Formats: sequence, C-alpha cells, structure tokens
Amino acid sequence: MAGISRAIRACSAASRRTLAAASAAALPKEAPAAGVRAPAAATGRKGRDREDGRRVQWVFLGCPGVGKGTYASRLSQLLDVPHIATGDLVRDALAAPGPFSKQLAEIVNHGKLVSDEIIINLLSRRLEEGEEKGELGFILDGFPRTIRQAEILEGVTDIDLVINLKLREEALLAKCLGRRMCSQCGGNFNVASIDIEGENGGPRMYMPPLLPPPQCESKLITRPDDTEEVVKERLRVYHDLVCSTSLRLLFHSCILLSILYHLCNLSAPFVLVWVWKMIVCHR
Ligand SMILES: Nc1ncnc2c1ncn2[C@@H]1O[C@H](COP(=O)(O)OP(=O)(O)O)[C@@H](O)[C@H]1O
Repeated sequence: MAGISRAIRACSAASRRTLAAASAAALPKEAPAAGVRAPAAATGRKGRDREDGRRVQWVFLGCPGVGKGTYASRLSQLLDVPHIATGDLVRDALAAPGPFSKQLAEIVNHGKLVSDEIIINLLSRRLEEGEEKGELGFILDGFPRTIRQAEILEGVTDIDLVINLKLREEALLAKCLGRRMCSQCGGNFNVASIDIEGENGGPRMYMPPLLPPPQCESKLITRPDDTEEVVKERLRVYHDLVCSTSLRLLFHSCILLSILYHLCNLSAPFVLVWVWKMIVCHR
C-alpha cells in the first residue's frame, strides 16, 4: 500500500483525484496473491468475462512506428475492449482550440513527450468516460512511457499482459513516414513498402504497404509529427528513455548482486554472467 500511496502522492492534485476515482471504479482491483499477476489465460475471449466481471487489461509498448496501434486496435475488436491510445488523446486535445492545444503542439510537433501530469489527466478523464459507458477492460497503447507513469499505473491497476514490440531502426523511420490517416473515416494506413535484406544471416524483412480503400484515397492526411526530423527526434527520445531505464535497472541489480555476493559467497563469474544478462535483456 505504501508504494501505491507514494505513487499517487507523486501525481498532481487534480490527476490524483481523477485517477484514483477512475481506478476505484473503472479498474476494480482484485486481490491476487502477493506478486502474482492474473494470467492472460484467465481472461475471457470476446463476450466471456473473468469471474470478477472485468475483461482484459493489456498494455502495448514500443517505439514510434512499431505497430502498437495496429495490433492494439485489431485485438481490441477481437476481445471487445476499448483501445485507448494516449497519442490519440493528445491529438484530440490538440484539435480543440485554445491555449492548451497551442502549448501541446509546441511539445508534440517537436517530437518531445508531454508531461506526466498532462498525460495522466487526459488518461484519467478517458477512463472516467469509459466507466460511465460501462467499459470493463482496455488495451492501453503508448502508456506508460516513463518510469513515473509505469509506477502510477502499477499502483492503481492489475495489468494482465504487457507486450513490448520491437523493429529494426530503418524500418521504423520508413513506417512512420509512410503513415496516412483517412480524414473522413479515421482509418489508419501505410503507403511504405519495406523490403530490407537480413543482416549477418538474419531473415529478410518484408512488409507490404497497407493501402486505403478507393473511397479513402483522396482523403488521406499525414500527422504533422510524422516528418523525418520529428520522427528522428521521437526515436531519439524513446531510446534515451529506454537507456536510462536500463541503466537504472542495471544499477539496482548491481547493488542487489553485491549484497548477494557477500551474503552467499557467489562466484565472480556467476555475478558477471548475471550483470551481462541484465544488460542484454534490457537493451
Ligand atoms: N504516455 C505518454 N507520455 C508522454 N507523451 C505522450 C504519451 N503518449 C503520447 N504522448 C505524446 O503524443 C505523441 C504521439 O504519440 P503516439 O501517437 O503514441 O506516437 P508514436 O507513433 O510516436 O508512438 C508523442 O510523440 C508524445 O508527444
């Protein structure tokens, strides 16, 4: 409980109220055994709920352009839960006139992350609306993106599954630059045709374009933050965050290891292998 209250105390007063209310209502917290997550298998298929009445609570992570939105939206239809993309919440806020959207545009159109306070406020509001509509689960896309966001989410929900998608850097840039959206139906498409030779005997990567139907062709728009310069900055911000998180994990594991080393008389090679594994796993 201390961890939860610490995380919630860290939120701004406004987001604390809304997130706590949303989590109490929209995200009923069951009482799993300490440290045990409800397995995804326990969650129902479409129309079949868990015993506590809620549906899946999944999270999709990964760098810009990796396909989080595509997979999350398809799965949300199959599992009959809403697909909540914090990027969409930000774009909705950007579309509303006023000083707030100008402030947001300054951040988003330069490839930076918006503050934890803003994103938590937007997400809290979205969860509250979902609660009013009777939504029973979610697939989150693009949240959490910082350690603080992850701590807050961890504190107020039971996440069943986290999927971290990865893709080679050259494909990511091409995919972001090829993204198109239909201004009428909101459908997402991609005009990039990706065909990259495998490296060091690795498999070739081929991803055909995801073309729009004829009725959408003349209505395609590109996101203002999908220019080459901004995408490169978003990828840089993403990798910086992943690196700082990995270093933090590595630092903590080194402290733990040195304690174990002294307590259990572990051999130095064993400690080195463990440290190496930490680096490789979190790269
Ligand atoms: N969890 C978040 N924390 C901070 N900023 C976010 C978050 N989610 C979305 N954003 C903002 O919205 C923008 C668009 O997000 P998104 O559509 O998820 O883009 P991407 O394709 O880069 O994953 C991001 O570049 C960032 O400015």
